[in-house]
Amino acid sequence: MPDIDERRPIAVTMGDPAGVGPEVAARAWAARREYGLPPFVAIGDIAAIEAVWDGPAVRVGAMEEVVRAFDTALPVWHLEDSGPLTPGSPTPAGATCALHALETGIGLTRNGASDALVTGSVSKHALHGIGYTHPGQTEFIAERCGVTATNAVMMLAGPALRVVPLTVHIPLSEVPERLTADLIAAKARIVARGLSRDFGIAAPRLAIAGLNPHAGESGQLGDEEIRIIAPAVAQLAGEGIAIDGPLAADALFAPGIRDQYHAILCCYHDQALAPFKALHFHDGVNLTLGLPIIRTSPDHGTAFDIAGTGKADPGPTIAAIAMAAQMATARERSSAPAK
Ligand SMILES: NC(=O)C1=CN([C@@H]2O[C@H](COP(=O)(O)OP(=O)(O)OC[C@H]3O[C@@H](n4cnc5c(N)ncnc54)[C@H](O)[C@@H]3O)[C@@H](O)[C@H]2O)C=CC1
Ligand SMILES: NCC(=O)COP(=O)(O)O
Repeated sequence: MPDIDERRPIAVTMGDPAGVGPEVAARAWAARREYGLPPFVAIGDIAAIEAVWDGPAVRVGAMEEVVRAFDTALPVWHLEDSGPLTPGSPTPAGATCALHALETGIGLTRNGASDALVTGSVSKHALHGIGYTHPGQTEFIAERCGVTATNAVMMLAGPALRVVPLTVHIPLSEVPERLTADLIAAKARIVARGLSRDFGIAAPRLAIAGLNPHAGESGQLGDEEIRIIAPAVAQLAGEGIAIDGPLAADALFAPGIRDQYHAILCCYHDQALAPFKALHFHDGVNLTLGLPIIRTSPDHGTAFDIAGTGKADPGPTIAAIAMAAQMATARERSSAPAK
């Protein structure tokens, strides 16, 4: 097993240059020793860092330079000028730079120059304004990796809870029709495998929340639990995957219940992310299972309202970099031939 010095640096995209991405990347570097972070490189416009941070930053063009520079300065893989920059005010040039950073980070990680990809927060609205058609970064990364959007599974992970939204960036009104037994089974298999491969959990235990209040109250408050979720659970149990449910979502996140599971599958975005952020707003990580590469991200958005004010907490970015490194080690261990 290579030690940390032999590892390849982690590729950290800055996200939208007008958001908090540049400053939380810089402040994660400043905290590198305190948190034992491995070498990483910030990808984007170096001017976006210089606009909000007065620490040392150095341009690099190769991963060997990242390793050499990391101890004394934040290595920056500088891309194009993202135009006149006002923190908090996104522009099309900034969105273009964020997309270029994402492409660059994916490329560096896919070709093995980097051990893992950590993506900074982008404005989906600003990206859509320049013609981006994917719902989020997850689907874009999946496409670049040759994985279908269904097979790229979003997980939010923190010390006390892991959740998986089975449907993600869609209107709530579309959830019942998009939630199928096949979708649940496909994603649950990827989650079980991901927990083993990337988190070193030998026998993962999953739970799935019901869609309706009281998990449908035996069909009186909705029948998706009976028609869709229970058959998927039976199928998965038959395959040897340990999964309980559908369970009433209101109690599932309580201490003593949530702790029984390595991950909780949720029917829609806010069913998963609202309890998660209540617990892990300052150390939550968004990651993608089912990819050939490791990808994590701080679990917050661009926070334009506080960009450039120094208020942004780098905790989620620090956690995302640390988790990416741990996942790289676990994946390597799981793929090493048995001795
Ligand atoms: N991973 C990603 O790329 C994500 C991107 N987004 C995008 O971000 C944009 C803004 O979304 P919002 O819903 O407003 O969520 P947001 O996370 O940007 O902001 C919500 C609230 O949390 C605060 N906040 C966020 N990050 C913080 C940090 N590190 N430290 C302290 N406070 C922080 C903000 O100031 C704001 O009050 C949208 O375009 C959305 O699509 C949202 C979530 C994730
Ligand atoms: N709410 C989570 C989120 O928006 C992250 O999406 P993605 O850009 O990582 O796909």
